[in-house]
Amino acid sequence: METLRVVELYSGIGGMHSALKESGIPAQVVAAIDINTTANQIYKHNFPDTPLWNKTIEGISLDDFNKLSFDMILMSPPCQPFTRIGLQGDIRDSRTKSFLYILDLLPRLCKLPRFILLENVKGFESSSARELLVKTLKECGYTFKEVMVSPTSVGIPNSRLRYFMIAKISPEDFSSQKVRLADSQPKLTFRANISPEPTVTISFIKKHDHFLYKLETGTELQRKMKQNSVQSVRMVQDFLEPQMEVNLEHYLLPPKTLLRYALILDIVQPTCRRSTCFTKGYGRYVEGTGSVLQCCMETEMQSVFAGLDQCSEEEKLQRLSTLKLRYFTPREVANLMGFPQSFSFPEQITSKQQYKVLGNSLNVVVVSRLLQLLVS
Ligand SMILES: C[S@@+](CC[C@H](N)C(=O)[O-])C[C@H]1O[C@@H](n2cnc3c(N)ncnc32)[C@H](O)[C@@H]1O
Repeated sequence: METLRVVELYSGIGGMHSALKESGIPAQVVAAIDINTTANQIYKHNFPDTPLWNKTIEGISLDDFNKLSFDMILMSPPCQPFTRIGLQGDIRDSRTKSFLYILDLLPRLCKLPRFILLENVKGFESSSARELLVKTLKECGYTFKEVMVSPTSVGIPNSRLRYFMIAKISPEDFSSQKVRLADSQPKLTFRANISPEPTVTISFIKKHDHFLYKLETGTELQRKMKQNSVQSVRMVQDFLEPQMEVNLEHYLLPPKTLLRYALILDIVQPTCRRSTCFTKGYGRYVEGTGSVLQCCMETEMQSVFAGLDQCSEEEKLQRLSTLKLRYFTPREVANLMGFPQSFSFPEQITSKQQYKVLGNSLNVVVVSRLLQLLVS
């Protein structure tokens, strides 16, 4: 197969580029485009030979795109217009402008790229932006497939359910083909339908004026236990740094966080086969930003949490501290997101920045499998 010329739009830290390398497809990224200076420093550090354009996509002319004469587009447009938590501004949100520009540009290119892969959050599948994407692809003669995939589908103990569109110009219609992975791992099937995740109802209990505690429901607990029993998913411990190398002082949860958020933390042990999605606020905010790791396994969770609300602050802290709860390090988050060991951060990038850019990125293994499927 000839070397594909690839354009990586919204390149961030290069999750797509890493996935392309991982896929083994002969390819060269001829331009990576992003406006985030921190992400761009990290991209440059990891892919020094790739032309990186620090420009807005909508500021690049049709002519400049034509000059790249590319065969593939990889892109993760900004997801805020489509997230459940956001305002769901969709195509009315100014952050969708660059994506609409790409859709407008695509039919006018001298040469249509043979392959397109797009990643976005859950919520995109029901957006007007997706409708416009489908319309444009159909008009240009692409055949395409849409899937919702989480890394657990490829054996990684991390939830990150994302929407993917893979499209190609091809005489055969691959839209009805089953999305199936075949490799050395047990055969795993993607969730090829776009169905909603089970809804979990969580109860809020206001204990003190300024403390908001959230309790886990039976449904939630059952879901976690079920996730932990899926043998095709590896254990969290396979993705951890050697414990001696982790500066505990830096990553242990501070007393204030323990006292305030103990009951809403998603705690995982090294032998778990699950962890929640790491978002850009990980390490700064606690609620819904990603799991924390229990380092001391001698302590029973039950003995810490039973009757905790009856304890004095001092006693609470004393009990909670025995679990030795810590944040996953950025390297461990990168591992759970499938980044190769060769991927690294420049020295000047702080942990906070590392969590932030990783939270915006994607699962490399998932994308590399989808690329293989797309190009095969
Ligand atoms: C969801 S992130 C993509 C992350 C990337 N796939 C990665 O692996 O890190 C979206 C990226 O789009 C960039 N971006 C947003 N609007 C842009 C625009 N108009 N032109 C160029 N880049 C833009 C942001 O700076 C951000 O890095």
